[in-house]
Amino acid sequence: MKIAVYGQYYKDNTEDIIIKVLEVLNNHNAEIAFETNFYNVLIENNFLNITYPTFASHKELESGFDMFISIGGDGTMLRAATFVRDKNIPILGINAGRLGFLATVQQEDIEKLLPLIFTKEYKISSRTLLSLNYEGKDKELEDLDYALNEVTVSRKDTTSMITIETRLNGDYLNSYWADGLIISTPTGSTGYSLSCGGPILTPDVNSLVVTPIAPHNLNARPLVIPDDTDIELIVSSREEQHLVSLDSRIIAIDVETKLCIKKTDFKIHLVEFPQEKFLDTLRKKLLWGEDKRN
Ligand SMILES: NC(=O)c1ccc[n+]([C@@H]2O[C@H](COP(=O)([O-])OP(=O)(O)OC[C@H]3O[C@@H](n4cnc5c(N)ncnc54)[C@H](O)[C@@H]3O)[C@@H](O)[C@H]2O)c1
Ligand SMILES: Nc1ncnc2c1ncn2[C@@H]1O[C@H](COP(=O)(O)OP(=O)(O)OP(=O)(O)O)[C@@H](O)[C@H]1O
Repeated sequence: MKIAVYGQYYKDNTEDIIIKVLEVLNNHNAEIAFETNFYNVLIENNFLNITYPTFASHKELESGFDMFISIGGDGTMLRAATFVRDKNIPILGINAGRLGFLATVQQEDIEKLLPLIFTKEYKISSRTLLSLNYEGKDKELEDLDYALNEVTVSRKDTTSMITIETRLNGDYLNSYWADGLIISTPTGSTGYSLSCGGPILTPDVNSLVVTPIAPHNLNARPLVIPDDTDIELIVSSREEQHLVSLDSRIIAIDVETKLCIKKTDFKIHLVEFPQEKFLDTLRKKLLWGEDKRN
């Protein structure tokens, strides 16, 4: 089995995690390659005593890998998706962070769960992605291309609100007067959108959520739409530019630019172990059932 290993940070507990991961992978004679920056930090910390092949970008990650292991929090998983893109390589998230909605394997479970990838005792949870297009889009922005959680427009360099003219499949929906607007996938529905009052969608639902950020029109509400909808946004503002983000990545764009958002024709495949299903994660992270009154 060919396995890619990725992490963004080197912290106190990284060594412990890597030891456990490498032990399982080596016991199963896996072929291992590391993401270049992560590899360099491991080398600097005298952690690896043999050399491994590396990959520096999505272009260098061949589709021949059987699994992509992400070591970190949900932010690292979002970044992992930008390496994998349309290559159909399943992503397994080991949670070194706090929340762990996407990175679901806890450190203490590595030895128990990781061997299951070699016996194929896991399920794949396929996740919808969003793409953003607009006239004049720079080739350099390729890395921003796909969002696993959400595409967000928001105000820049001003406290005054922006107006977001929104069309669905060409039909006018609304002009939101707000701090911003979130177009969320089911995966992203437990992220920023949830904090702005959006509903939670289970990952397999074929829908998107349009969630305004602090709208001044109090009757503007989150809206669930089919995920094959072509969404068009045009922002107007007192400033010349506004922000657009795809997951953790952000850029400034001129106001009045027509932004086209739609789902991609490929999905990201997350590894899901029977012990760590979405509903279990949801219950645990949102502390459902912890209220002793019920
Ligand atoms: N007010 C908010 O809730 C808010 C604001 C900005 C961004 N975000 C979220 O943060 C994401 C970027 O993550 P980051 O690590 O770069 O930023 P970050 O370091 O600010 O972390 C954001 C938090 O969101 C959580 N998160 C990310 N994706 C999630 C998901 N699908 N379900 C549940 N929780 C999730 C992370 O675990 C983390 O605790 C964005 O895609 C957005 O969903 C949330
Ligand atoms: N490779 C790693 N080794 C050890 N700790 C890590 C590693 N990657 C991330 N962490 C820990 O997890 C924290 C969060 O990581 P990351 O930015 O990936 O996630 P996040 O989006 O903040 O999500 P979460 O809320 O789930 O932690 C880091 O600040 C760090 O403490």
